[in-house]
Amino acid sequence: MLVGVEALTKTYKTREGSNVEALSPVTLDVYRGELLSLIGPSGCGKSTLLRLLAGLEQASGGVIRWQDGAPSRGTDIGFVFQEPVLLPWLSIQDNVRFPLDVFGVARQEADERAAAMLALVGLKDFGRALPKELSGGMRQRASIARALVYRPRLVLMDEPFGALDLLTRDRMNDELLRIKAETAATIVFVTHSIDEAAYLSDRVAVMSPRPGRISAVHTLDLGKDRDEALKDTPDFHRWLSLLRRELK
Ligand SMILES: Nc1ncnc2c1ncn2[C@@H]1O[C@H](COP(=O)(O)OP(=O)(O)OP(=O)(O)O)[C@@H](O)[C@H]1O
Repeated sequence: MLVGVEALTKTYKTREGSNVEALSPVTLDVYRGELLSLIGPSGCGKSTLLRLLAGLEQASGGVIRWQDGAPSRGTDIGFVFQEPVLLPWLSIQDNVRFPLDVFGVARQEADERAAAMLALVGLKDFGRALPKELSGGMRQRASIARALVYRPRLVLMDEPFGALDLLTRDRMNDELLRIKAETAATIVFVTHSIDEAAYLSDRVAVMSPRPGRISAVHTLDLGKDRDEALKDTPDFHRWLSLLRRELK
């Protein structure tokens, strides 16, 4: 296990002063090297759970236990959002290097690590480009490279491919599987797409409507080596139907 969430709750105070219960007790373990997807209806607290794991938000109750001690928010957790967050005036290479600069990694090592990450995400030849010169999918690859450059203990992805067209999204899913295999990263992945969850995940946690709870956690027996052909198999379709039923 990498991190365990125990009876975590979150109640937001709105600006009018009323309470919104976003998470009712959530208990969930994240295992090393897995890709765990969170699926559930809109507003059930998926992003909230990610933000609590990232330390960007304080829980109202419950605990988060890290196996190897509390993480540093800056270096131990990588976050990829739906919209790529890149600094428009910096080159792609400098964007990826940015977290290393902030935390004082020596220039040459930072450059080498950024270049290696760009190669990993298939952007080797685009280090000198500006973000606006890249397509949406390429910008999202750059965001993934930046999230991974610190070799974080945990990578949190909040609908990272939700804004991409379907074809690009399929490609990015395959890229993510490859990157995961090469880096052994542990990833918690929020998606609205059941297909995406089934294709990418080692396990899928299904959340109920707000206030969110985990209603089921499934281990997907679809093997490690996944490619497009998997999507035509009866096993894959069995998982799609099961997950779809559970979301109703
Ligand atoms: N900062 C905030 N202040 C008040 N309420 C909030 C805040 N952030 C989230 N909420 C509320 O908490 C609930 C859960 O929100 P959250 O964004 O975690 O859901 P989600 O499952 O990620 O939704 P979606 O799938 O639509 O992105 C929602 O009802 C939302 O309105």
